[in-house]
Order: sequence, then C-alpha cells, then structure tokens
Amino acid sequence: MGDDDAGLRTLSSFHHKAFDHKWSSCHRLTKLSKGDIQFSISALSSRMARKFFVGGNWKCNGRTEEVKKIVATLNEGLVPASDIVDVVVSPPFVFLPLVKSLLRSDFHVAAQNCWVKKGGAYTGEVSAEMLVDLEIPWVILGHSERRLLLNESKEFVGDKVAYALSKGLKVIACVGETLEQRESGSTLDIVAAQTKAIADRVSDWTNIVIAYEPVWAIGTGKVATPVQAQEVHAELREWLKVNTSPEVAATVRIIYGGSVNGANSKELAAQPDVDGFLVGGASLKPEFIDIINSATVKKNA
Ligand SMILES: O=C(CO)COP(=O)(O)O
Repeated sequence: MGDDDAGLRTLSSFHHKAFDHKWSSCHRLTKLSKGDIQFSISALSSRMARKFFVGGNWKCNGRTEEVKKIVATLNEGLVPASDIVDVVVSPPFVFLPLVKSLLRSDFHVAAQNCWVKKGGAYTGEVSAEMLVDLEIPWVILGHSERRLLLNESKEFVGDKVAYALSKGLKVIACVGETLEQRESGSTLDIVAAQTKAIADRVSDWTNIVIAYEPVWAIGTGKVATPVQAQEVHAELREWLKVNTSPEVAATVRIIYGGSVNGANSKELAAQPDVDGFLVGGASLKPEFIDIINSATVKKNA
C-alpha cells in the first residue's frame, strides 16, 4: 500500500499521456500528407497496442511445496496493472490446475506443449481440447528444447500452432537459431523459416506471441545483447510485414528469451521491437517480479 500503489496507478495514466502527447504531435505535422498522417496514427496505435508480455517458462521444474512458494511470491509481487503488462506462467502440466487455482487473477497460466491434433491414442500426450476444458488460456509451442531434443520439425510445430489456435488457445510460438547457425550467418534464414512454417498454416495472428529465443542464450547465462536482440526482432518484424501483412507486423508481439534476469531486463525492454520476455530460470525466483516491472520502461517510449 502507499507510495508504491500510487505509483503503479499512475502508470496507466502515463501511458495515456504519452499517447495524447504523440497524438497531438501528429496533428502538428501540417506538412505531412493525409496518407502520411494516417500511417503515423496507425503505426502509433499499433505501437500502443503491443502490450508488454512476460512469460515464465518453468520447464520441467518444481515439486508441490516449491510450486506453492513460487505462486505465493508472485501473488505478493507489486507489478504494473494488467492493461500495461500480460503475465503468463507456465508450470509443468501436472501443476497447471494447482497453479491456476492459487494464482492471482491478473496473471494467467500456459501449458508448455500440446498435441498436434485431436486427442486419442497418443500415449503421454495432452491435447488442446484438454487445456481448453481446464480453462488454460495459453500454450507454449516450438520451444527449442522440444525442437532439438524431441526432434519437432518446423512443419510439426506449425501444425501444432494452427491446431491449438483453432481450438481457441493463445500461443507463444518459439523460434531461434543455434550457435552454429548464428556463426554461419544464417540466423534470419532459420528464424524466418520457422516463422514461415507457422505463416503457411495460420492467417489470423491475433492470438500469437512470437518468442525469439536464441538457443545459445538459453540457460547459458549468455544473454543476447540488447543490440543483437533488437536486430533480430526488427528483421523478423520486417519479414512479417513482407510475408504476412503490415498490420500483423505492427501488432504481433515479439518477445525475447534466453538468460533474461532482473539485472538485464530493463535494457532489453528499452529496445523498440522487444515487446517482453519469455523467462526460464529466473521465472522460478523472486526476480521474476523485477522482470515484469521492466514493462515500465515502455511507458515513455
Ligand atoms: O528457454 C527459455 C524460456 O523459454 C529461457 O531460459 P533461461 O531464461 O533459463 O535462459
């Protein structure tokens, strides 16, 4: 309570003031053509529409008591309001109902995977229908650990994304290159090919968040520099503009994942095309709250 609460309440009005300021700046630019102004306004609206997104991927971690502790920490955390940041945590399947039942209502849950089509005789799999039945709104698909360790191809991931969306789930779709691919200069080719496999199967991107997670940065402590992250995010957004539509490019959130922590998140969040994070190790720790709070960096953008 007190100062912190008041500070958080003012965040929302900051956002609106920033918008008002930029809106009036647009109208002062009298030398611009009507088309230019319309483009500026639509670019600005899109920019404002890309709400910051922070996902916590717990991977294959946790026992009941630990899970309860993490949720208790999250529930006490002071973070911006849900009109400023979307927060989604992704425990292993078996803990989804528990976490959902204990978690504060402004945070949401995600599964870490789901089956590629309707459930049935697929031992060990969990279907999109089951997640919908349990009111789990989000699912992470195409994580590099599944692509690499379980040989999930980009086409298979694309099929999964399309099926999950068709059942009403929202998808965090992961893409990213290995160190070898980066060093051979094929980062964008890889990321574009993984995104194309989704674009070939999906026309409505409203319920997709793309997570750019360079494999070399995952769990290594070797975070991409803000410049490296921004470069790929901007190139990926340009790819979307050319290969889907300018509207999709302007509105789809592209979040960064790979060794994000409470110390590096603000600088990364300040990059114009970094719309949030998918956090692994640090999402199990109290510093996840600091990462969520890096959403405030965008308030002056
Ligand atoms: O894989 C990740 C999130 O999906 C990132 O993991 P780390 O944050 O532990 O590097």
